Amino acid sequence: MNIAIFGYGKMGKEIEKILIERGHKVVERITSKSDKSAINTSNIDVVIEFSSPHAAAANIQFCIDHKLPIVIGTTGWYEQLDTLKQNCNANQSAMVYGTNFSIGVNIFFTINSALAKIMNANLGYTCTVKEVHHTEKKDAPSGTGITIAEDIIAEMDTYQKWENVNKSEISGPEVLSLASERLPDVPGTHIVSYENNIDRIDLIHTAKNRTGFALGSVLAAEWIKNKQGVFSIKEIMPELIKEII
Ligand SMILES: NC(=O)C1=CN([C@@H]2O[C@H](COP(=O)(O)OP(=O)(O)OC[C@H]3O[C@@H](n4cnc5c(N)ncnc54)[C@H](OP(=O)(O)O)[C@@H]3O)[C@@H](O)[C@H]2O)C=CC1
Ligand SMILES: O=C(O)C1=N[C@H](C(=O)O)C[C@H](O)C1
Repeated sequence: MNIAIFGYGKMGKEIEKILIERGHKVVERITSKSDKSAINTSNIDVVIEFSSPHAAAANIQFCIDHKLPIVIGTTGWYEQLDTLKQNCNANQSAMVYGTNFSIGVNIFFTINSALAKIMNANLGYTCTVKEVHHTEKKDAPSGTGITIAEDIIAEMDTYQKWENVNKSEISGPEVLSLASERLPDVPGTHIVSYENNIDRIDLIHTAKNRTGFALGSVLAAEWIKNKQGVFSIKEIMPELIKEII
């Protein structure tokens, strides 16, 4: 396939390596300095978008307008998701979006929801979520941290919303604490903890590098070619996993 990479930074370069390994061709490498009006859209099968929270929505709309299927890994733009979903469907275009494309994290999402369901039985545990990332990350909390928190809230009656503890103290027992830490060179670590007076259970995912995120996005690009509609990585992951086993 001919792939355009929108956002040629840490992730864009990692994605390029996987694309080449899997026999694809990179036909565009777009950064903040690129002129999108100069792109030859007829030469592109799929766009993979890992840019910046402030840039993603305009890039997604550009792809919708040109009917270019797009895989969106960028985080921090989700307040515009509903509008862009509507625009995508109205123009009969295609998109896959997700806060985390790694297979390991998507397994973690499943376990997180299952554990939260068990913990909903009022066992006296307090839940907290923490994410740790590299110091260049622009958004906090991480998109993955938000997905984890929302999935816990969906299962547990105790929690009604999450709050980023770095910005304010937790305001009540109905609030799930979501902490963020920034340390040099950390690709992405997510920790869910349940604690009471007797013990503590930790569920931890540690990314050792960015390969998992990149591979998942390339598998999604292969999947979305010639499709139409709006898909989340969570819903298509079971199909993607079949492609690599
Ligand atoms: N869903 C997932 O699995 C994952 C998501 N991410 C997310 O992906 C995003 C990118 O991460 P990362 O690669 O580490 O970030 P980097 O800062 O390393 O790279 C960002 C790239 O985007 C470019 N960019 C900025 N503005 C635009 C624009 N308007 N159009 C196109 N490109 C633009 C930058 O260009 P320039 O250098 O000129 O500024 C740079 O090349 C983040 O939101 C991150 O959270 C990261 C890992 C996994
Ligand atoms: O910015 C990153 O690096 C990452 N961003 C994503 C997020 O915000 O969850 C995914 C991954 O953890 C790396």
